Amino acid sequence: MSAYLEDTIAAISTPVGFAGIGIVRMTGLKSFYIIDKIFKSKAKAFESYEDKKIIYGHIINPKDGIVIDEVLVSKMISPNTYTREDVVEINCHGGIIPVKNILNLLVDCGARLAEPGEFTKRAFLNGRIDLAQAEAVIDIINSKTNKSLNISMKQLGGSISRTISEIRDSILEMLAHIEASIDYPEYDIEDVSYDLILDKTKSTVEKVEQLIYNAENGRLIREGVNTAIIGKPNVGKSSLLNALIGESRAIVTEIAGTTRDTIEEYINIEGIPLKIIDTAGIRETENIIEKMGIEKTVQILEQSDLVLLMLDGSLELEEQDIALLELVKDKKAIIVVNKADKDSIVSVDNIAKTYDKEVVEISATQELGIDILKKTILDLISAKGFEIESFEIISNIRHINLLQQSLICLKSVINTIDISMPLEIISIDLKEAWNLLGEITGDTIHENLIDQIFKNFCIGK
Ligand SMILES: Nc1nc2c(c(=O)[nH]1)N(C=O)[C@@H](CNc1ccc(C(=O)N[C@@H](CCC(=O)O)C(=O)O)cc1)CN2
Ligand SMILES: Nc1nc2c(ncn2[C@@H]2O[C@H](COP(=O)(O)OP(=O)(O)OP(=O)(O)O)[C@@H](O)[C@H]2O)c(=O)[nH]1
Ligand SMILES: [Mg+2]
Repeated sequence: MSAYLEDTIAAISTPVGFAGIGIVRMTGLKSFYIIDKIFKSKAKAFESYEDKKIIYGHIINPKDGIVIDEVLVSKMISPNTYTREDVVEINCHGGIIPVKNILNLLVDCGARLAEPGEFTKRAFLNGRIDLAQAEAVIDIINSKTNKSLNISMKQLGGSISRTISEIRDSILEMLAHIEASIDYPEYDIEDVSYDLILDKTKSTVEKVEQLIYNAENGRLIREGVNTAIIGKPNVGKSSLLNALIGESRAIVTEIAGTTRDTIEEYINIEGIPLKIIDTAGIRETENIIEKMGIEKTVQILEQSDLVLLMLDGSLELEEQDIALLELVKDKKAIIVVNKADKDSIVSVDNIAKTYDKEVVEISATQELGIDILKKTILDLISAKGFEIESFEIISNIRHINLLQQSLICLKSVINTIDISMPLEIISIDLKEAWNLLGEITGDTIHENLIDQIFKNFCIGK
């Protein structure tokens, strides 16, 4: 055990503020020794209580005998605990003072303040969970919709590790095979080896590619689809934002150039979070403030996953409309023709044909066509009917990067076989892919990186 794990650590695990109860948590070798000094229950010594018992009593400052709080204390005996160490949880009164006083007392009695994520880090270092499971814990805390929570819960159960282990095992088999043919060249198994390894690598590439593909959906579900509403001034962009979120968030006027800065709102379409960004109308302009808004729109366009390009259906298309249609040509975009409550001038069919994009007619102010627009959005981001139960969804950006790097190595294996390089060369790439995938689960990872990962947790987790 590292010296680091020998410390007994403590932290407040609930939000500090106006609340019914607060929990101060402690883990480590000295947990029971420390709690015994400050906790008084009916006659019994702390040591005599059984595992997973909650005990009523008082926290008392041993220096002056002053009662600090009336509490319930949970006792959890190593190794069947969250951290695999002895754990004590003090359920005290909520608010700021009781929890802080108790934490201070624990520190006075020999505990050290826990760093962010240190409890979960211990669960990992002591082998209860792997790294991907530990990272799922933080994703659970950060989840914004039930769908993203479901993904993280599945990962907490070890789904990533099972998927990745399978892939790593098949890579390991290939490595063993190569080793054997290098060690016993007299068996002349090289030709067989090339075919076998080529087949196996190809199927591994497919699996990794599938995971990366699913991950894209995972990211959208977790972080939300960045959706920008763009269009010439006065077409009704802010009105659409309001219609989508169902309230008057953005200022709407008949004056072109009303929206000067961008406005962001989250909406939820069948569990998929959309971050909708209302932008300033785009046109050639002399007005400097407006111009800044427009530059921002172009930037936003670059960062968006989806664009809603809005046209005013009651007016002839202008040069600026055409320019915008050209601008979104290579983007995931829906053309929204607004003001359908008025006589229509713009030909929807023509636009659909010319620009090869979905075109939806709506009236933002009359709230016509909004449901069809939502359905079109879901179809386009191909997230509708996306059954997360039937896929392994890797959503963590660190994991996705590692998958992508390992994919490069695996593809290089195929390339190496194509040009008939010796087997030794192949095994270098295979080994690298195996190592990279191991970093996802924490099997092959450096200590610095582990520290980095747990720093993103909150204190007390
Ligand atoms: N009060 C409290 N609530 C909490 C937590 C906690 O630590 N304390 N958790 C913290 O995130 C979550 C629950 N997660 C937990 C996961 C594993 C174990 C645990 O003790 N596992 C042991 C024993 C299992 C058993 O008895 O069957 C083990 O796996 O060996 C505890 C909590 C959410 N709620
Ligand atoms: N008849 C009709 N008028 C609409 C509709 N949608 C918006 N309008 C009107 O069009 C005008 C401009 O609407 P906004 O939502 O402010 O337009 P915008 O695109 O955000 O404009 P800027 O922020 O100036 O770029 C307002 O007077 C709205 O009431 C619609 O569906 N039908
Ligand atoms: Mg506006």
